[in-house]
Amino acid sequence: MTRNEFKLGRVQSPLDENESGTVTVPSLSERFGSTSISLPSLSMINNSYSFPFSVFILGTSYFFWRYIQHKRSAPHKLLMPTSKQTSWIWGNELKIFQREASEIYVEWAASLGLVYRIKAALFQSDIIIVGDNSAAQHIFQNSYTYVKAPAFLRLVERLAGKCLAWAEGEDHKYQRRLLAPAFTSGAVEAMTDDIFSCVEKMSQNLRTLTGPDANVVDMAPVISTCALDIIGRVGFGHDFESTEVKAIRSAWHQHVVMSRTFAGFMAPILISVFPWITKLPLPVFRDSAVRPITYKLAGRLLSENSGNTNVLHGNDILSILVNSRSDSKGDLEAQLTTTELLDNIAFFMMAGHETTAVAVDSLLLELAQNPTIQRKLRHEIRTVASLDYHNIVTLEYLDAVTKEGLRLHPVTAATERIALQDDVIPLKQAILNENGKTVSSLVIKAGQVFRIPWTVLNVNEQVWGSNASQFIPERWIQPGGVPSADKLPHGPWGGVSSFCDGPRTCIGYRLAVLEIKIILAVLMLSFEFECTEAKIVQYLAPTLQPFADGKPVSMPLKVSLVPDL
Ligand code: HEM
Repeated sequence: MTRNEFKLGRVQSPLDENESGTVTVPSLSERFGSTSISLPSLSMINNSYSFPFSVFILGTSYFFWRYIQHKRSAPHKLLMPTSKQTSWIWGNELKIFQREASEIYVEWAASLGLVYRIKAALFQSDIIIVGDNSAAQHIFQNSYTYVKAPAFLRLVERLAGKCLAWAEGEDHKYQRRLLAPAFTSGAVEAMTDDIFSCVEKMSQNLRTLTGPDANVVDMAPVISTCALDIIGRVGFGHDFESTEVKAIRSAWHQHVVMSRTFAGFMAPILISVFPWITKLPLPVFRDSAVRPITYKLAGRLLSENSGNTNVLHGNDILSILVNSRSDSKGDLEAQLTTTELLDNIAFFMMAGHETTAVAVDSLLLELAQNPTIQRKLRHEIRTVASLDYHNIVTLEYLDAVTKEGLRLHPVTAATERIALQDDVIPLKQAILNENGKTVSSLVIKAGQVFRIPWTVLNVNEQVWGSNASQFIPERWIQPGGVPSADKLPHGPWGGVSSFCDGPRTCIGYRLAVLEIKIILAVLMLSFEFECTEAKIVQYLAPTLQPFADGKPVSMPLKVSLVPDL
């Protein structure tokens, strides 16, 4: 199947756009061959019944039908959380939402095994939670058979539109091939000077906020602004103005706050069950507050640069996207549409900075909580005469700290996939099911939804040892500190699962790792970080965001200048 066939609508991503521009969601049976109900359109409902009555009838029939489905399907009789942890209507989803970061997945894995099932909200079929290395690898390596689940795709679409992270099949392959040159080792190495200059700017600003005596500084906006500067510079050749930074940060703040409300919890679930609900005039069902801001900025970047062949000669994201039009030699079907261009620019603007910023936040907190590790890291960085690309990538302890941070703090909690066909999934470790039988592989049906929580893969005690949940960078250096690569989660970097795996591996992982290392190195040279009294926890919103004493996107730390050598 060609990308053109995708674009012509013969096979599309699970959310299709029809000719009039409205979004229709094919039922699972249409897309995936499993049984599903088809919902009448809103206009049909209005013709036949009054609106509230038809919603009631539809809702009741739907719930009844799902209830019967649920009773029939119990994949493999896998173990599931106790009824105390399971709500009749919200399944186990509410518990997951209410708890910190991904800790509940880890707790359940400890009592139920590395593969278990949870009850989905609103009587949808059970979801299989996968924390087994071989099973996760199988799902990710076969990413065109295990596609992103519709509910998960809608989350991406509401935040960032129909970008690379949203595309499936040939469309995904095409966009991925197009953008890959912007993220090769060579391309990322060439970004080093720009990254250093943005980080130095942040360091200078931080000096004005502190002195030899510690001052409390909220590091979340400091790091986020720096990461935004970096993606602006290396991705789009653009220096974000302070008003643009303010607008993006404020929209993101709104998005995080909304994500933590009960309405924010319910909205994606309701949208996935009743796609037409987005037509209701309620703010909670609209696109994320981030989208209009980033889309407008993307439009400005695109119009300023389209046709500007003097500027757009590089391998940066914007050049590649804009040039893809002229490189297609006029073949309209082979080109990205304007919407795809804008969606990708907008998505890279957010994915290229928020993720890295959250990873650095978590690492700074770990270093503040572990002063000995912080001193050891500073000592290593001070041993090199100057910081450059070569030193940054060869510093052993810096590498170990970065790996350990990304192992324990994977930025997002989990990803979801749905099987397009029946399959047998291998397991690294056999598990016990409800009947006490040993299961050594999963025989699954098309339409089965899987959720893969990164943390379960990253803190499995059978792999990482009894201190798996502790921050111990030394494990990456000491002989035998981590098991051999074949026992670790499979992925592009260092045996941690946090960048996914297979054809949908994070395309920006090299940039992210380099950025994190440069930010840490520059900060460690000049500043010391200590904890404050504030209780800082991470909540899913929808990436794992720091909340300090309940305040969203906030990470106050005591910061002081360390004397020069
Ligand atoms: C520490 C920082 C980062 C982490 C932990 C991270 C993690 C991830 C993960 C887990 C995925 C897979 C999502 C899924 O399939 O559900 C992903 C995908 C992606 N990431 Fe990252 N990411 C980071 C930084 C970045 C950066 C800096 C960029 C770009 C400049 C980026 C761009 C992308 C894109 C475009 C995708 C979609 C790839 C595809 O579907 O082919 N990420 N990332």
